[in-house]
Amino acid sequence: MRHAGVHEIATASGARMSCAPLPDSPVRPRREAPFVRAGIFPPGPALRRPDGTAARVERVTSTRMPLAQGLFTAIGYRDRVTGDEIVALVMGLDVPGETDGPATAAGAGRSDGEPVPVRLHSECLTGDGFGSLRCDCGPQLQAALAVVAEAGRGVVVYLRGHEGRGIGLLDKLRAYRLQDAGADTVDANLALGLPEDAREYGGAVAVLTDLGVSAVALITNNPAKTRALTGGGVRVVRRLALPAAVTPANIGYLRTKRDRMHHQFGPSTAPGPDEATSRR
Ligand SMILES: Nc1nc2c(ncn2[C@@H]2O[C@H](COP(=O)(O)OP(=O)(O)OP(=O)(O)O)[C@@H](O)[C@H]2O)c(=O)[nH]1
Ligand SMILES: [Zn+2]
Repeated sequence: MRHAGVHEIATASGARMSCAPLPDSPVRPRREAPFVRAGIFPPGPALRRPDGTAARVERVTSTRMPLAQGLFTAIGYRDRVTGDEIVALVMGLDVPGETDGPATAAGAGRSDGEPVPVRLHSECLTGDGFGSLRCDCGPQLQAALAVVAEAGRGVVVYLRGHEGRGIGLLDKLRAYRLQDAGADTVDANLALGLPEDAREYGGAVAVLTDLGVSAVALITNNPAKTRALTGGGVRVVRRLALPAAVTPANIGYLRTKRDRMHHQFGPSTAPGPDEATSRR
């Protein structure tokens, strides 16, 4: 029997379940990122000025960032379109305009023709900050920093506007509540009237362009990120797989990422033909 305010969700297994939303969480209409809604900036490649520099992000400041993995430079950006903050954690690159920081210290001037190890890391306060075991974001962030430190050069681009796959922190908590009642991570977003993945990578492409990075070894299991960079004009020479940090709390989440979001948990690869295009 259906009750007012109770809606049904089809789970990945095909079973149907009912979830009663909290009073403050009515099912809202599907939402798009504000800049897409306003028609200001379509998802996709970064805008470039006529002189070829990235126009979408503004480099605001930079500072030393000593981390457990090594000494990085944190370069802070503002995405002029979304207003989002983005931080590039850089090691060992010859970054235009950064002459005296550790960004250039380890491998400055090195031009061995090798692609730069790069991770685009979507903000996850619960995983990265609280150490939540519901997802694998925290271990992935630490592992990516270790890959860069081991290589002596690379970039982790930390994307603050991406929390909850772009739906924001509070809606992610709402989605978790639905998952507590049995929904998987995709159906929970959809049940809230939100996209399963609202992320857009134009700001990240603009940051890489600003850093002078045009060919990367991309640290990810998510083929959508490869497609986004390729579509934005950044060459993904290979993908570096991240080991899955499996816990009893996140095994269902990881299965859903593999089965419904097509994440690749296998070994590192060259991008496949379907990733060489910008379709999403
Ligand atoms: N809406 C929602 N977002 C989640 C959930 N679990 C993690 N996230 C967010 O998902 C984002 C990370 O996405 P993932 O799918 O784990 O990984 P990815 O970044 O796409 O791919 P990798 O590069 O392989 O790590 C972060 O912004 C998290 O906050 C969830 O259950 N619901
Ligand atoms: Zn997470």
